[in-house]
Amino acid sequence: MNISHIEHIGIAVKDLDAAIKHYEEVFGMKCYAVEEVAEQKVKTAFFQVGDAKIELLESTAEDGPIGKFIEKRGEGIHHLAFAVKDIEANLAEAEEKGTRLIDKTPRKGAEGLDIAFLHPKSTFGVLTELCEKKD
Ligand SMILES: C[C@@H](C(=O)O)C(=O)SCCNC(=O)CCNC(=O)[C@H](O)C(C)(C)COP(=O)(O)OP(=O)(O)OC[C@H]1O[C@@H](n2cnc3c(N)ncnc32)[C@H](O)[C@@H]1OP(=O)(O)O
Ligand SMILES: [Co+2]
Repeated sequence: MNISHIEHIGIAVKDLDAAIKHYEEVFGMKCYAVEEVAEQKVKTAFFQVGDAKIELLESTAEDGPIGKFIEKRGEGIHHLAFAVKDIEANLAEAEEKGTRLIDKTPRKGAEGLDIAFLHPKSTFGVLTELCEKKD
């Protein structure tokens, strides 16, 4: 695979406004974007931290991935996202090497990135997202 850096860490929260307030007023970070990604049933808020970002995620539906996660496990770190070059080739290589894919082909995520998830049961309990910024 061809991973360049951590693109973001996704954190599931119940109340996006309260979480943004904490990141801004306590952590001193600036929320530079809030975006709804309807396909994932989430509303996101982004903070830049060096090369990486924090992605806060609030569910927009009880049956969405974040809604289900919070119900079962509570708030907390939900996924780790790596930036890659040629996401399709990375997915093919991961699958060929025995990794279970959630998405066989990329979908559109926040900030216009192409994204795809690997199943946490085949990545040591960490839901892993691959992201690529295509021009
Ligand atoms: C906006 C976008 C972006 O960045 O641009 C995003 O990030 S969207 C971020 C939100 N979207 C996504 O997460 C999409 C991909 N996620 C999914 O497809 C799903 O959430 C799955 C990860 C497949 C889990 O869904 P499922 O309905 O199977 O739930 P489940 O509760 O039965 O989970 C099956 C097993 O996986 C575990 N499991 C579930 N979610 C997990 C997570 N986030 N991290 C680690 N383990 C997790 C459960 O504890 C359970 O293990 P046990 O059986 O041992 O109890
Ligand atoms: Co994400």
